[in-house]
Amino acid sequence: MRVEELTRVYGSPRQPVTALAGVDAAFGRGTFTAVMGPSGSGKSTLLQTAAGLDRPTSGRVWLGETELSGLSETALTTLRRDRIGFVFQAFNLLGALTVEENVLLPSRLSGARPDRAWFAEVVHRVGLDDRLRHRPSELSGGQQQRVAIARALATRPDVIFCDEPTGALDTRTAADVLTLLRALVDEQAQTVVMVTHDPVAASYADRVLVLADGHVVQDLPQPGAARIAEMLASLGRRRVVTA
Ligand SMILES: Nc1ncnc2c1ncn2[C@@H]1O[C@H](COP(=O)(O)OP(=O)(O)OP(=O)(O)O)[C@@H](O)[C@H]1O
Repeated sequence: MRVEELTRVYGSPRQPVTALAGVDAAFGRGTFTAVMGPSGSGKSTLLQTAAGLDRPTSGRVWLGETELSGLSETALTTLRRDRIGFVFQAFNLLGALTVEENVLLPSRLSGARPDRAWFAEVVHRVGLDDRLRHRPSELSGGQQQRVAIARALATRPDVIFCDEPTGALDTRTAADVLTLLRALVDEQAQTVVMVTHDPVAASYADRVLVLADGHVVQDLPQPGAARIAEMLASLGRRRVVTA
């Protein structure tokens, strides 16, 4: 997946807010990228536009050979459903459905016959084999997040976008979720792009892309949690100095 000159301007022409200001980035197959940066730097907007949930003001998004801005709404919806997975902090599970029904929902909506072997593998990987008949309200926050991850994986998407997937979780459950994402990248060559504020979470990634004011200001290969924390602190200082 790659984005070219991606720009997203919100608001009115009189009071424009530039959330992304010409971002270029590539996310190769089988890589795990953490997207970091101060609040309001454009992280969620990058995820939303790259994932085809929001249209950029200008610029292009490529998923393999397909350029998203050239697609009709219907084609974009189909591409999102079949090739892209999402995990958000609010798990967005349907309370009336069981865990199994929630995980299988995207496959059912696509009209495809669910791949039962892959479903079994996915729920096993997220450790939910014994929770399939439960409803989301009967699960812990970490378990609900794992259901959301299983749902994102059930259709075997090319890319999984995660926005603060561990923000609501305790340290141990967060570590489980991050270990799972790492394993998906290493073992299944999934591509993961994850927004996080947490240097420890980001240290699971192969690379940290840092945004500030809608621009990519750093692109660091495997920096480690200490270096990430240092870099975020210096970014904070620079913003104070330039403010
Ligand atoms: N729907 C919207 N309408 C107007 N402005 C918006 C909208 N969504 C985002 N923005 C603005 O765009 C900028 C980038 O927002 P974005 O949510 O991408 O930042 P972020 O880095 O994800 O922030 P945070 O870490 O606080 O979640 C901010 O200035 C925000 O106020």
